[in-house]
Amino acid sequence: MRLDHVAIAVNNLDDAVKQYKEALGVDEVEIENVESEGVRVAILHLNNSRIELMEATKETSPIKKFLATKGEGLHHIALETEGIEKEVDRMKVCGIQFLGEIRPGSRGTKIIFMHPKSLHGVLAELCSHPKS
Ligand SMILES: C[C@@H](C(=O)O)C(=O)SCCNC(=O)CCNC(=O)[C@H](O)C(C)(C)COP(=O)(O)OP(=O)(O)OC[C@H]1O[C@@H](n2cnc3c(N)ncnc32)[C@H](O)[C@@H]1OP(=O)(O)O
Repeated sequence: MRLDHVAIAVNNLDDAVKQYKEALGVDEVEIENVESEGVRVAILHLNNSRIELMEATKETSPIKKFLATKGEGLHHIALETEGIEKEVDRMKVCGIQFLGEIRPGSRGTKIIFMHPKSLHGVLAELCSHPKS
């Protein structure tokens, strides 16, 4: 398992991308709409890692509720594994509570979330990248 990305909830994606690009000196940014999660995501590529900025695209988006209750800031960390199905089964035995099922995320990944109560107050995503 490795740390894949950290995700930050923002009110206005375009403003946040501009500020992050300038501040971090990042050139490469991909924008993607992940309809199923109700988010528009900007992926900033760093050496061996990524930052994802996310804005809500609909009222039912988890990001909408997060921004309304907590405001902008760190939303989740994402851990990458090659075999997501096996890892979910293993972690369930350790008592980790998963939220929903494995589903498509950004950039062709498979994703699933773990409840923050399972990881001492941190929302975490488990993800697998498509094999290239
Ligand atoms: C595109 C994709 C990708 O990377 O490829 C994405 O990122 S999609 C990113 C968007 N999708 C998701 O976030 C999907 C997974 N998220 C969810 O299912 C939900 O947002 C939950 C994490 C269950 C939270 O939902 P909700 O706030 O309605 O539940 P709740 O009111 O029962 O809250 C449960 C407790 O978790 C806390 N809580 C809520 N969101 C949190 C967060 N991001 N980090 C840490 N704690 C958090 C609440 O304050 C509350 O604590 P207290 O009980 O102490 O008050």
